[in-house]
Amino acid sequence: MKDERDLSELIEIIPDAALVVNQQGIIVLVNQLAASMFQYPHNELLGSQLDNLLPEGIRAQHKSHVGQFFNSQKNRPMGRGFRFLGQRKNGDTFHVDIMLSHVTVKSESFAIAFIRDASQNRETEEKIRRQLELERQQALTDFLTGVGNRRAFYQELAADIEELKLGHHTFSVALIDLDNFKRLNDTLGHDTGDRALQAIANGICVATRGTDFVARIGGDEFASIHPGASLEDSLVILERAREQVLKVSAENDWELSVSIGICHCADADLAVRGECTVEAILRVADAAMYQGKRSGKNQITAAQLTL
Ligand SMILES: Nc1nc2c(ncn2[C@@H]2O[C@H](COP(=O)(O)OP(=O)(O)OP(=O)(O)O)[C@@H](O)[C@H]2O)c(=O)[nH]1
Repeated sequence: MKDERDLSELIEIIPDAALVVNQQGIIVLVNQLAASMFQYPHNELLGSQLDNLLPEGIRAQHKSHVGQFFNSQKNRPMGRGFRFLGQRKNGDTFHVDIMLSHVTVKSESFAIAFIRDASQNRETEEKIRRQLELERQQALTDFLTGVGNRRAFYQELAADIEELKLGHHTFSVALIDLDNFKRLNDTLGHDTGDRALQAIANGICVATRGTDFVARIGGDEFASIHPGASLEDSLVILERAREQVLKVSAENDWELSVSIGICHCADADLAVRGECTVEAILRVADAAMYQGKRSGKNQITAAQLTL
């Protein structure tokens, strides 16, 4: 590079918006693409402060970035350099990717910035992020009732076991199995059965606390986790759930009830020793639930996970 004129010719032929600033942050060269991107007349940008192209809130931070850049010998490649907001003449802001390189003209140091409008990238990234989040949610949701599915339940329970290991909180797990659901399906049809499952899922959610987790883990089997709850707390919550099911059933003449088996997990040592597992908890809750079925259904049976 012989002089400033060569540089000015070069930045006009490159396909990116580009500008050259001195160490005081004054724009000493700018190409037409940059002027168009920021919607300034070309001659208005020339000699003006670079700050004008940034929203006020990030100017101070940007000044320090520029200082750091001049103090280092490193260039910043596109996409791994700065990514922030640019500001057009009318005050509109937009996302930009910036690549920075050092240039020396007649022994004076300048920075040459190549700028790309990243709004489109941002929108695409945001769309992909939302889509992934939606798919993640769907993968953890029971499509019929909208509560968590079996996979979500296993994940939640594994996380609660970890919390118990750390001594953060105890919790209860309940298996909530519908009584006589087959009869309802057989007499009123599968669609009514589906509607009943939805109404019962909703009833269980109404009865539980915001911090509890509800899932459908089988055809007519629900499960709930009650973090931080004592066994007495869980009994109160699940009695509310049992009554909600009876209420919804009575309103619709479904003749349904639930048998609930609770496994209370309060022993951090068991968890640390690896004996408080998802499978062990479900075994205990399942045994308690079936004990209730055998004793006439429509009841809650509790057990502790012990050795
Ligand atoms: N409508 C509907 N029915 C389902 C679904 N999944 C499973 N089922 C039905 O749920 C019923 C479960 O039958 P059982 O396990 O014998 O349950 P139950 O009649 O409640 O028996 P007990 O638990 O002993 O009271 C079967 O009739 C299944 O076809 C579903 O998604 N929708």
